[in-house]
Amino acid sequence: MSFYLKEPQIHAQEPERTGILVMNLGTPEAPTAKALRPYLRQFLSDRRVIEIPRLIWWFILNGFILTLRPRQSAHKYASIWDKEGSPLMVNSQKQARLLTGYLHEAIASPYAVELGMRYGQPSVQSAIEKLKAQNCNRILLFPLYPQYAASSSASAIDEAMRVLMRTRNMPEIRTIRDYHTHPAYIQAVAESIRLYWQQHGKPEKLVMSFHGVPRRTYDLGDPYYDQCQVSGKLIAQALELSEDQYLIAFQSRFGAAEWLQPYFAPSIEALGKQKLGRVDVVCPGFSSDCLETLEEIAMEGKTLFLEAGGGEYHYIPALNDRDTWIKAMREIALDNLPGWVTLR
Ligand SMILES: C=CC1=C(C)c2cc3[nH]c(cc4nc(cc5[nH]c(cc1n2)c(C)c5CCC(=O)O)C(CCC(=O)O)=C4C)c(C)c3C=C
Ligand SMILES: [Fe+2]
Ligand SMILES: [Fe+2]
Repeated sequence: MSFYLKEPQIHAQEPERTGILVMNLGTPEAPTAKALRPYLRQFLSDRRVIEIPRLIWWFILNGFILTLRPRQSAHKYASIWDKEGSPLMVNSQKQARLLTGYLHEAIASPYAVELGMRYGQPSVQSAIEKLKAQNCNRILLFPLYPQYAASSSASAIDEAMRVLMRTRNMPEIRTIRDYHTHPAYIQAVAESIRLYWQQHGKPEKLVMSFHGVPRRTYDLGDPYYDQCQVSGKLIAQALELSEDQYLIAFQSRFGAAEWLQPYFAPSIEALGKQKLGRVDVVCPGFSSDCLETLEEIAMEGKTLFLEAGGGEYHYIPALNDRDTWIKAMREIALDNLPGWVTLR
């Protein structure tokens, strides 16, 4: 096998294009243990995700995790799987397709948008190959994580770089690190909450739940925690909420080590025990609904709150294919495209 990936044959008349590679985490092919195993193997073999020494982790991963977790997680995935497939995949595909159309209103020069998933399919490699086949000699890497974390954003960028390392005719590259304070992102989240409240009334408390990461990564310099706090405050300000009207929490703890606190589950239980009449939960760190929002927050969170004695529990959906969010994606992309595209 050659070290280099095969270069596409480009027709001489093909115009040079700017490529936008939209990236997300990825999801299993099916809600089954069989499909979960390779997905989890790839995910949990990523050094950006698991920082335990390789040899020790190999035994834990192969001895315990890949024998037990695929079945447990498959059961959870089955509870959120859509007719069209995994919500994360369905939403990410819609976002990439809509962004292609929305960019057309702003960009006059040739461009192309592709979706690449960090784990599973469509892979980042296949997306870069599709962009190169469309004669993209410049590519903007756009991970759909508003807040930067080494385990999400940097890992996605790594994967693209690994592909480019094996590319003979390498395109120019730009990367989006984060957009946690971008006004269009903050406004898109705030608007989705505001519109939800116009239709369903307001809660006593709004919980903003972000995906967690190990606490140690914060101590070692990962800016993720601080970025989540800043985004949360900006969203609260946009909604004119006072400090006692909202709470920032971290979900999806994995393993025995300490993760970022406060943890979502005990926080929501505590609100239930306080007999709160209504709590609404939103997940501003997820640009698309997925297992973590639809199962852990919308389902498990509701059970915890109600069983603890709470009143109503509402989950406010992620941005998904909302018009304001796709426009925000366009703004974020355009902020990073000067000199590469001609505007209309
Ligand atoms: C902000 C985005 C995310 C960060 C940061 C992140 C870190 C992180 N995740 C795990 C372990 C798992 N996460 C799983 C699912 C999952 N994670 C994210 C996003 C971030 N993860 C999303 C969007 C999803 C849902 C995917 C879907 O298909 O819907 C899973 C798989 C499911 C399960 O078995 O629980 C694991 C495992 C770690 C260890 C980590 C940081 C160190
Ligand atoms: Fe995760
Ligand atoms: Fe989870």
